[in-house]
Order: sequence, then structure tokens, then C-alpha cells
Amino acid sequence: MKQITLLGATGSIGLQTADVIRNHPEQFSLFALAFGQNVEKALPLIHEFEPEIVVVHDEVVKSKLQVQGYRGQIYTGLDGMYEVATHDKVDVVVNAVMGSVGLSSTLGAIEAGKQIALANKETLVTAGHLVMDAAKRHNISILPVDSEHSAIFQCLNGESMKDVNKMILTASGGSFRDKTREQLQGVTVKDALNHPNWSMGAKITIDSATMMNKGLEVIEAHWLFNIPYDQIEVIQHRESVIHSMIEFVDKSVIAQLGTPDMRVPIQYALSYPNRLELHQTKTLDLIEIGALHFQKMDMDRFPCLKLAYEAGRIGGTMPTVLNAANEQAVDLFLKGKVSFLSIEELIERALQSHEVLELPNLETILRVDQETRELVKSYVF
Ligand SMILES: NC(=O)C1=CN([C@@H]2O[C@H](COP(=O)(O)OP(=O)(O)OC[C@H]3O[C@@H](n4cnc5c(N)ncnc54)[C@H](OP(=O)(O)O)[C@@H]3O)[C@@H](O)[C@H]2O)C=CC1
Ligand SMILES: CC(=O)[C@@H](O)[C@H](O)COP(=O)(O)O
Ligand SMILES: [Mn+2]
Repeated sequence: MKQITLLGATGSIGLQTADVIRNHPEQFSLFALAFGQNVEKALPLIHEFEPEIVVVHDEVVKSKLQVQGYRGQIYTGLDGMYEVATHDKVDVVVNAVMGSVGLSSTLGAIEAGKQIALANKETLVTAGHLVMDAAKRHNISILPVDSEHSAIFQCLNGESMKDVNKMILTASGGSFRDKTREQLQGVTVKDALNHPNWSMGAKITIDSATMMNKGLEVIEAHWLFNIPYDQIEVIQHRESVIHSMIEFVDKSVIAQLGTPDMRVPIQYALSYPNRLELHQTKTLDLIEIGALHFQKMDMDRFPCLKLAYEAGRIGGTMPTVLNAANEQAVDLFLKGKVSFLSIEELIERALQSHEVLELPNLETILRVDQETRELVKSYVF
């Protein structure tokens, strides 16, 4: 029985993780769950799984839970998340919070020797060197939840990294894949949130539409698999059936396929190295799908992908700025304060004004992250 701490329990990945745990009560038990504000979504989970500890964003949310009659232990804030991520009774931490706010808990969990199932890609983008260095020192494998990285991880089974020519990440193209740049003028938040293949949280859905999601995933792959940027390629694949692939030195290509359902990679990260049945997901029917399509990525159409490659290659604090500027810009877009096309402009401006610091420690990363958010806000207000 694996004891799990689930960070970001009320989100898209969090709820699907709860589903995986629910379907395998003989394998997994929810020791603690953490969420931000969404008491309505959290309460049914708390009643069903009866975790020993619940973590909420702040004292106000804590009071709301108590008013609803909850009498169990409630911790708050980042300290609370850190506590449950490092708790003695925990075996696995599923990090499914949105944003670089997940960084300290990820690092803490690694230091405490926990297995990590990582959905929170921003953690690796903002501080990949710190996370991977800690994982190496503590002999912890970071098990990817992100569908592309889970695919790559599965394709690598029994293979050696020295035989890898390149990794090929697939991109659906997001909500606006069939629009020209001119047609992006004036698109709405509602349009942008309409992803063609996946049902996900708001921030990552916007990232998909700007193609920053794939940019973050390129950096995530660089750190997870210790592979140079020149050996990571992105191609557009509108069906999201091939989740990613590897070309080996003998030109053999291994891909991982499946219907777009995040419970597959979530469950694999939890059950690894074993596989468990997953009756709830639809069987892939290639006959019904008929054809799979592929297209070269157009970096001029999707400048965020280009910015991410550049920031990743520069390294140091540049990816921290990329990530923080993106989080801030997307937040402003979702709140209706800036246009869709402003997202890339704000990120580019923040990157251009940044003087990179090499090998930043945690304190520097947290400072640069905060300063970048303030800078982006100052461009707008
Ligand atoms: N959704 C998907 O299919 C995929 C997601 N990912 C990655 O997984 C992560 C989560 O994505 P997703 O589930 O879509 O996001 P959601 O927005 O759906 O959920 C985010 C979760 O994080 C919580 N949260 C946000 N901010 C804080 C905070 N300051 N303190 C504590 N909790 C917080 C939210 O709580 P609340 O809502 O209660 O405030 C919620 O539980 C992201 O890094 C994303 O890139 C990767 C691959 C696929
Ligand atoms: C499900 C998942 O892993 C997302 O990151 C997904 O990849 C988003 O789709 P695109 O970024 O390809 O649009
Ligand atoms: Mn992904």
C-alpha cells in the first residue's frame, strides 16, 4: 500500500489522480491532500478519502472548511504543503499544483526521500538543475506525469540514453491551431479555453494555445532525461494519439500511443514499474480514427516555442524568467487585462530585460521569479 500526498487535489490532474486512487484501493491510500481555494471540490474528496491532513491556501479557506463541519487537521500555505510532502508516513508525492509555487515542496520531498510523480512542469522549468541535482544526490527517480514525458519514459524502457538520436514531442496545436496570426487579434478567453483534445486547467490550456506548453515541455524533457536541446524536436500532431516518440541511432522510432486520458500517465507514475488495469479509459481505436496527421512546427506562428528554446539554451535564471513571465501574463489574460497576443509580447520583454545569473540557488530563483512577476505587471498597470 503506497501512502500518497496529493498536492493540487482540486485541479484537473488532482481529481484524475483521486480517480486512480479510488480505482485501486488495495494499492494506494491518500494520506494528505492540498489545495488552494476550492472548498466545494475539496469537500467530497475529504469525505471520501478521509486524509490524515488537509492543506489549504490560507486561514480564510481553513475557516470555510471548518464552517462546513470539517474537524480534522488543517495546515495552511506553502509551509503546510512542505510538511505533508516531507511527512514520515508518506511514500509518494503527486505534485499537481499549478505553477512554480510547487518548487519548494518538490525539493523538500526529494530531500526527504519520497518518490515524486511530477505533473507540475513549472518546477523543472524554473529550477531544473536544483531539482535534478537533489534527485541524483538522494537517488530519487522523478516519475513524469506529463503525457509527453510519460510517453518518452515508457519508450525508454529497457533502452540506453546513449542510443537516443532525438526525442520527438507531439503538440496538438491548441485551441487556435487553425488560425493565422492575424486571426488571433481579439480572440477571447472563452475561445482560448476550448482545447480540441484535452480537458485541463485554465493555465495549461492557455499555454497550449500559445504553444508555451510545448516550450515548457522541451525544457522539462531536457532536465528529466538529461538530453541537449538540439536533440529535442517538436512536431504538430492534431489527434494527440501519439503522445511522443524517440528516434534511436539505428533510425528505429518507438512511440507511445493511447486515447488522450491523463489517468493513463498518472496511474503509470503511481504503479511504476508495474502496470495496473484501467477499465475506465477508452480503448484506442485506430480504425475509427482513420488517419494521424503531422506537421512541421512554425516558430513564427508560435513564437513562445522559440522563446522557450532560447531561454532553455541560455540557462541560468533565463528559464525562471520565462516561466514567471508566462505565469503572470497568462493570469492577466485570464482576468481580461491583456489580449491573447500580449502574452508573448510581455514574456519577450521580460526576457530581453533580464541579465542572466548562472547556477542560481533556491533563494535567487525565488527572488527572480517574484521580481519578474512584478516587472510584467508594471508593463501593464
Ligand atoms: N491538466 C492536465 O491535463 C495536465 C496538467 N499538467 C500540469 O499539472 C499541473 C496542474 O495542472 P492542472 O491540474 O491542469 O491545473 P488546475 O488549475 O486544474 O489545478 C491546479 C491545482 O493547484 C492548486 N493550487 C493553485 N495554486 C495554489 C497555491 N498557491 N497553493 C496551493 N494550491 C494551489 C489549485 O487549487 P484550487 O483550485 O483549489 O485553488 C488546484 O488544486 C500544472 O503544472 C500543469 O502544467 C501537465 C500535463 C497535463
Ligand atoms: C495532457 C498533456 O500532457 C498536456 O500538456 C497536453 O500535452 C496539452 O496539449 P498540447 O500542448 O499538445 O496542446
Ligand atoms: Mn503535456
